Formats: sequence, C-alpha cells, structure tokens
Amino acid sequence: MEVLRVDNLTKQIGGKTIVNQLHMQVNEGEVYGFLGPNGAGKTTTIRMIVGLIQATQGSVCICGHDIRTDREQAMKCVGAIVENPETYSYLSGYKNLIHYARLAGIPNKEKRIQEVVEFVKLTDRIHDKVKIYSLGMRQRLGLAQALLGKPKLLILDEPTNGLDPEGIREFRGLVRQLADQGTAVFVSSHILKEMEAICDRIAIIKNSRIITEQNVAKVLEGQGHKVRIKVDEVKQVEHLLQQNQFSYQVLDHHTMEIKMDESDFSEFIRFLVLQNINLRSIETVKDSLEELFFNFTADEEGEKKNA
Ligand SMILES: Nc1ncnc2c1ncn2[C@@H]1O[C@H](COP(=O)(O)OP(=O)(O)OP(=O)(O)O)[C@@H](O)[C@H]1O
Repeated sequence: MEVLRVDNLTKQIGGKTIVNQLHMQVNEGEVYGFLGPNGAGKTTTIRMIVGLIQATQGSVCICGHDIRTDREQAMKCVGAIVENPETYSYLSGYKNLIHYARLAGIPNKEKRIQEVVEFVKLTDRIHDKVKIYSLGMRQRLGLAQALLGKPKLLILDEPTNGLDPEGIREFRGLVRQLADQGTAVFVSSHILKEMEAICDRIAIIKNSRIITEQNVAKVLEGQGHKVRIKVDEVKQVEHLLQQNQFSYQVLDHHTMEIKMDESDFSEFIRFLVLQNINLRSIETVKDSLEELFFNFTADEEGEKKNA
C-alpha cells in the first residue's frame, strides 16, 4: 500500500529553485532513502512533506490525504524527526514524552509511552534528565516521541548525524524493526554507506533534482563479483589478463581487481599458478553502492570522503 506520494514537488525561494519537480512514492513496510550532498534540497523537501513550509508547485499525499486539503488527517499518519529533535533538557525523558503525548492528544498515554520507551531501549534511563543523555540516547528519545502516535509514515532527517558506529548500528536496527512491522520510513542522509545498509530503495537528489532512484537489493544482486589479488608485480599479470580479455583495475604495484563470476574463481587461480605468477593473496570483493553510484560522488570530493 502506498503511504507517501510526492508529485512534481517544487520549491522556489527568491527566484531560486531549491527543489525541482520531485516524484516519489513510498510503500508500507519500506525504508526509502533520500540521499544527496549538503545543500541538495533534502531538508527543504522534508519540510514540505511535513507541512512546515508550503510547496511552490506539486502535491504531497500521505495515506491518501493531500496535505493542502486534508492536512489534519495527513499529519495524523506522520511521525518525524526533522533537524535536531526538540527536548526540554532540564526535564526527564519521561516528562518530555508526557508533554508531547498531551500536545498530540495521544489516548492512553502512559501505556503508549511505556511501549515506545521499551522499543527504543530507554527504559532504564527514562527518568533521568535529558541534559545528561548521550547523543544516541537523545536520538532514541526523539524516535520515541515520533512514534507516540503510531505513525504509518516515519520521516527521519539525517538521523545518524554525529552518532558513533554503535549508535548508528542500534538506530539502524530500530528502523528495520519498524519497517518489518509495516511502517513506511523516509530517511535522508548524505552518507551513502549508511543508506546502503538500511534502505530498500534509494533516490539520489542533486542540485534540487532526483537524478536516480534504485532498488538496493536489485543493484547489489545485479552487480558482478571481483577478485582482488596481490602479486609481486602487477605488470606480469596485466598482459595475461589483456590476452584473455579480462576486465580489471590496477590498485597499486602489487594489487589489482578482476571482474569475474564466482564460479570461475578456482579456475582463475589455477590459470595464474600455471603461468608461474607468485600469488601473495587472493580475496573476493563486492562493489559497494558507492562505486555503483559513482556519478553521484564524482564531482563531490568532500562528499566522497564522507561516503
Ligand atoms: N529559506 C531559504 N532561503 C534561501 N535559500 C534557502 C532557504 N532554505 C534553503 N535554502 C537553500 O536551498 C538549498 C538546499 O537546502 P537544504 O537545506 O534543503 O539542503 P540539504 O540537502 O538538506 O542540505 P544539508 O544536508 O546541508 O542539510 C541550499 O543551497 C540552501 O542554502
């Protein structure tokens, strides 16, 4: 079932087009990654989706409700962490949640708070003041808050910004569980590696436009395999590979990667041994999405280092 539908979404500010004719559609149980370098227009898009700013053109429908004509119903279906989750740091996590549950008119709020707190694994610390929370705990509190109203669509803007690897791993696990329970998750990031691990589909936005949208599993499945070999001198191997029409890449004087099917690996090793090549090591490697989406990072040096 379609939970979010964005058609022709456009935002112009002061004569400048910041978001240009976006089309997206996110289904129940799907994690949809919205990836792009800094300044590409991600936050502006999210702000339009959650109704914080008005679109210049185009439409946003959430659970079939157009946010221009049926805003209240549409927003009932959404939970979001946009920018830094706002919390009262001098209050406990629990008191923050009570406050937001009241604002949102959550029925049976104590019970619901207990459920979301358990889900984000904050039970032990929920009565501590937020000011002594780690960044990861604050993010989990933000997630608990976003989940109070049992949203069908969860929107997360750069949720793992500043988290350590353990925090990122935990957050990823929570998002996956939510999707498995049927929530549609729309998550923005500028870090491709993170998106690869968490998303079912990824759209890449660059200079205000979506330049590609891909199904992650299909991209990874369809990619070829490679072997990375270390030898005394790659030059000895290069001419053999050329003669036999292998596709390869030299990484340094000793290391190269050769594309081939997994079933051909052992024959390839025999071939090198027969040619008296001194094989120091051999391993199989997979392309990351980063390589497959090379165009995305090709002219974004800074982003490339981050990804
Ligand atoms: N109110 C505004 N007035 C003028 N320009 C704006 C306004 N809001 C955003 N922009 C510009 O629009 C572009 C897109 O901004 P946006 O915050 O949506 O990008 P982003 O992809 O979320 O980037 P980041 O990852 O850095 O948050 C930027 O160049 C930004 O300076």
